Amino acid sequence: MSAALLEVSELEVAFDTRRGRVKAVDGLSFRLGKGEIIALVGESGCGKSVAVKSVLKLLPEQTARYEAGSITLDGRDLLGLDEKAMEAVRGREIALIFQDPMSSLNPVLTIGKQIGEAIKRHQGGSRQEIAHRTVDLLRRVGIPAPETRLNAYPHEFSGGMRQRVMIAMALSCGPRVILADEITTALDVTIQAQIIDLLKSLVADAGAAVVMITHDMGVVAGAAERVYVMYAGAVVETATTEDLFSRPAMPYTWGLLRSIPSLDRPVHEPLVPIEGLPPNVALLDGGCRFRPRCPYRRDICAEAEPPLAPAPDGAEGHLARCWGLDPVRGWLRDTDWKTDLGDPAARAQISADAAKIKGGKP
Ligand SMILES: Nc1ncnc2c1ncn2[C@@H]1O[C@H](COP(=O)(O)OP(=O)(O)OP(=O)(O)O)[C@@H](O)[C@H]1O
Repeated sequence: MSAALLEVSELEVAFDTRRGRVKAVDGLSFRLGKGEIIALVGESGCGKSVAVKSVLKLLPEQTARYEAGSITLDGRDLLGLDEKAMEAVRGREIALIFQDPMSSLNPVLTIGKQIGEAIKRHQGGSRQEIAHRTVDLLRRVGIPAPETRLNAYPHEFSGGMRQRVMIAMALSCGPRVILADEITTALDVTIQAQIIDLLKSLVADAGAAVVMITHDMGVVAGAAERVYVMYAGAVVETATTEDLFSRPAMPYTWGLLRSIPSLDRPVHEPLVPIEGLPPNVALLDGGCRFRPRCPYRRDICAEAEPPLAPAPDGAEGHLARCWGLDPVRGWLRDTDWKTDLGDPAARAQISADAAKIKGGKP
């Protein structure tokens, strides 16, 4: 494993809300090596965005509290930095690319002006130098005819081209880490693949490292070397992308993989979404956090939270949080996850609970 560039360790973040304290990130750990691309994957509400904003300390000061853990960049503690020092980290050392370029770009300024401003802020230079670097950046991210497109406004670009502009802005200050939050979500599949390829080649050229945040296992497969599967604020499985896709260990990951549409899936075979409620940290009760939706659950799953422990395949760095995989008591170590969908009674119960809540009844 390469030396950690960015390391998040046992991070706990909570919000003060009118309904009390809500823990959004609950013991999250991941590490990013130099030149690496990793993915944090999970459904809506699992804490991906809060994790990313925590790294840049962009959470609302009044309500967000970092309760435990650490975030280090090259060994330097970020949580201990004051706002002035954090401003120097943002953009220059760690850049963030958002899901929705339209809301991050200024609609009344040309693309060239906006990228130029970013270069000026972080690196300075004469007007001519900045213009030259702007054109060069637009060319690197694959914008055709950059000398003229520089004078266009954001609405004159397609969604994919706007996302390229965002990547150019993120690269403008030569960051060591790029946090890419759902950057392909709004794009169609062909454009998604182009953006991922672009990011990969730029990362390789610039020697930067990337944390991709996504709910899409297809994006993970195309982009990341290592995956961290998140559920209700914590990592429930981590492995290299290859190990995770070929030997997923815990039932939540099985569900995520089963729900990927695939070209070679026979047409009569239905997609298998994960039934039940989306992850909700407010409902944690000390047992396994995935238990309310797990058709493989047993009594022990309610008693205590399983530790993040070596997965049955023994692959280096493959860890999973599931009592069913316990080397002594585990009942899932040999389950064929592709065909076995768990206990039918437990599945029926999960569907019934989900339907009740969707229908707004108690
Ligand atoms: N400012 C806030 N105040 C209170 N709760 C918050 C705040 N921001 C996030 N949360 C809660 O933290 C949890 C994690 O949210 P987060 O946005 O990180 O999820 P996510 O996995 O990124 O989902 P999505 O893909 O929908 O953005 C959710 O339960 C959310 O309601």
